[in-house]
Amino acid sequence: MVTSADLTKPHMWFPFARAMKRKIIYHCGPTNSGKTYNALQRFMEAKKGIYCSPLRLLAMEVFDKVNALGVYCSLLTGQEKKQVPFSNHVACTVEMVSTDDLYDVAVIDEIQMMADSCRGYAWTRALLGLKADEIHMCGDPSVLNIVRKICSDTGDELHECHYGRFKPLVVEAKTLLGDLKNIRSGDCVVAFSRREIFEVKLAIEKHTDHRCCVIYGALPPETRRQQANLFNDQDNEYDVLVASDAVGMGLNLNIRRVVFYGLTKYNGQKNVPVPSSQVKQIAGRAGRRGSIYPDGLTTTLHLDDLEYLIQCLKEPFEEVKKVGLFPFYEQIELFAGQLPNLTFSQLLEQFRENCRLDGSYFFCQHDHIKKVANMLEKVKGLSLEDRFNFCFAPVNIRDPKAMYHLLRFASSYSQNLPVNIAMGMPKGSARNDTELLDLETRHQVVSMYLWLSNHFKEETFPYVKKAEEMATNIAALLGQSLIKANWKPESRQMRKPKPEGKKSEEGDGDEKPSYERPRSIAKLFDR
Ligand SMILES: Nc1ncnc2c1ncn2[C@@H]1O[C@H](COP(=O)(O)OP(=O)(O)OP(=O)(O)O)[C@@H](O)[C@H]1O
Ligand SMILES: [Mg+2]
Repeated sequence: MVTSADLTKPHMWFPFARAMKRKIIYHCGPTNSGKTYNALQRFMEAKKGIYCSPLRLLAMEVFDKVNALGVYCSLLTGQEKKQVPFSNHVACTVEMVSTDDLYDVAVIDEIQMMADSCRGYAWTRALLGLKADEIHMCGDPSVLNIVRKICSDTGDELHECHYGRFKPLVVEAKTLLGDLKNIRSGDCVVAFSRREIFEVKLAIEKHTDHRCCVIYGALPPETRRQQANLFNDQDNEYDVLVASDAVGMGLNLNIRRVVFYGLTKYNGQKNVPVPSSQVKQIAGRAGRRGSIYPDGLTTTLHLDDLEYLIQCLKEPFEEVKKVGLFPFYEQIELFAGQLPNLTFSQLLEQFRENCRLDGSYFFCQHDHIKKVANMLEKVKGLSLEDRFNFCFAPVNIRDPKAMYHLLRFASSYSQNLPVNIAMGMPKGSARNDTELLDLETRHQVVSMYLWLSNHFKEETFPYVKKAEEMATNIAALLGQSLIKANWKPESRQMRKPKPEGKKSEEGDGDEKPSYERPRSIAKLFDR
């Protein structure tokens, strides 16, 4: 009889933080209301501070901004480690938060991500475990009640600062009437698949004088920033942005109007309406205090989507009842002791089925981890801990090439051989979508190599310098390719024949397979 795995009372997993009287300040409000700005003021004033970001890109933005303001700040993400001498501040991604170091001030941005089905555990761990006298959390009101409950469990003192948008977000009722020719300078068209992003870019550049920048999940942070800067810069003809929901967080963009190309997306089984919280987050990127468009507008391409947009923006934030948890390695190890003959993937499944949780928590999804764990079963000689850690490597599990390289890295590592990159530098920028997809994969592979070198014995990954160089060069090639991109998009699986009738599993790189809208792009111009 397997004793259950106990994940109850997670606040007791951090006795040191429990011994502190922490002051928690919740900067609560909609997008573009000054939450992060105010929290960063306290971060910069502190003797020792940590800023926890939802995205590498945002960590890089804060790293640049804070250093430019004369506060020495280091950068720590899964892939990047930039140690600034004499720095007492660090900007990091939330998964990299240290719950050992002591801080005066900590900032946890986008705290509502505690409810995220896959990554929520990282925010929960940061809130429960950070050893900081003062913790500033920024986010929307959806997790306010559960944060109140958690703070009463931890005994911390909670202060709430409520914010309103600097300028109200206005819905434009006339929409684009289904015609992309009505696009205007400063517009950001939001589509939920990589294929549509390139189709929209192609169509706009073919039928109007506007040039488009693009931002989507599979692009490296440096390339997203390059595209964002190109769009923000008023002295060039790139005055329209076409983006996925990757634009929803972090980037400071001069967007006048957010135009939703559609408001449904494929959730792995079927087309579903985009959740209202996500619609709000994305629409809220329009208009930004301090930008050239302080007034935010939003609308839809098609009239029949407008009603849903208005409904989403009106809807109050849905109260989150549970936040994510995921076991530490030690908890898995303890559980493994009772089930010595299971594979790691079976162990995870057993753990999830047998674990006990308090009512305020849920067990985060781990399809990604399971898929990698299954693939690594064929690699003998990996310890349980190494297997556990390899499963968190940032790999697009639907990209066979990327998965092959991860398998190769793990095999070399398991034989104590120096892990090499074994992938050449591409010759130049992409001339078609196949080559663009290849650049995306190559960047992901070197990015994974860097991540592994930061999480495993560094001497086993001796080509970090080369990987850093390749990552920079490939990101630059991607930027050049996007400026030229005037080709029809492929889907990732086009590189291997798709079984007849199967939906292409194409995503925007963050793996949301594409969906077929009732109208094809061509029809938009059948005038
Ligand atoms: N007091 C202020 N003085 C000057 N600029 C400010 C001030 N507060 C906010 N801003 C600017 O307004 C913009 C929006 O602020 P901020 O990024 O803090 O909003 P937010 O609520 O965190 O938005 P989001 O939810 O989108 O992250 C930023 O460009 C920020 O620099
Ligand atoms: Mg913010």
